Amino acid sequence: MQTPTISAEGHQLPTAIEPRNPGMELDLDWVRTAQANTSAIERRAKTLPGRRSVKKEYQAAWLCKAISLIDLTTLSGDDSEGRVERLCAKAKQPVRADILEALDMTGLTTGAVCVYHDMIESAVASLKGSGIPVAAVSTGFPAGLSPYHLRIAEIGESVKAGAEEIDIVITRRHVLQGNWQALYDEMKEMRDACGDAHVKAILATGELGTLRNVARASLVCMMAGADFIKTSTGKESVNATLPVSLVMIRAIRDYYDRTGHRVGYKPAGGISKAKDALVYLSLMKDELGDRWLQPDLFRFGASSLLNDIERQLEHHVSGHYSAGYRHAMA
Ligand SMILES: O=C[C@H](O)COP(=O)(O)O
Repeated sequence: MQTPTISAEGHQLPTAIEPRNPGMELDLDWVRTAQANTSAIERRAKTLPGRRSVKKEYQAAWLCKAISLIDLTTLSGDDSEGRVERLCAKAKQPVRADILEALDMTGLTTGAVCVYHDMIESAVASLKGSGIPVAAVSTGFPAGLSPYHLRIAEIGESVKAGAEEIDIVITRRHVLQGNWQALYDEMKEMRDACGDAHVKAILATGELGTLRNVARASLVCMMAGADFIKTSTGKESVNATLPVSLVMIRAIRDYYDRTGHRVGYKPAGGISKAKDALVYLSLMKDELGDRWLQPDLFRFGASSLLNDIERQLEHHVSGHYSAGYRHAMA
């Protein structure tokens, strides 16, 4: 891969802010005819990790790019204000200052911080003035099985508390029963409840049974106005995978081709290695192009990925810092 476009200001300087996805009427014919050729997708997914290597002199730049795209997450039952404050400090300065200086990356931040509703106020206070948005998981995360009116009310409460992005969970049952109208109506109401906040639809793909269901659920959520589609809560037994990602990314491409609206993608759950992050970035570049490598259209949902990236950058700066890097960033 060549050098990514990234500024010293991380996510804050770049570029376009994608308009909200207005959605469209539910097109049942399109949904019902959506396909996912499982064996072809699995074959292609297997080749991805080995297919594209990032040249050594560009690796640090790509890893910094990955940092700027992380929704730095804590979603634990024992979350506390103190833990969230530490997480936010990490989001504001994701890597040791001397490493950022050596890489000319002072000012780099993560894309967002992602927390439970109860932790929004702490996160908003800790991030004040940083420009880093708070994303909240709402709607009875992770199962999404609390009373419907409470799930809708939770979105309103999260927005009121200061969340600029809301990660909702869909009702898996609607997908498993092929009740696309119910899924569409739910997604649309949740999107409306978000007001100006951007909405990410968590499909919980590990619980949807088939890749075809993943393709169909992706389309329905986009038709109902999801600004992002996200793989997983991180709590399913299978979370983000490359086959699922291929299906969702291609659904995003189809939706863009048909409507002209760009929807973002967020793989989440179990992405903890820097080299895996690079595979996801090259997949996005291959399938959707550079525009989808900006924080308004791509995020990693991850709690521990940053630790591994930081380790790789330390290694890079201490032993493998290459003049080619500065050249690449010029
Ligand atoms: O949305 C984010 C996920 O819950 C994070 O999952 P992880 O802890 O496996 O990185």
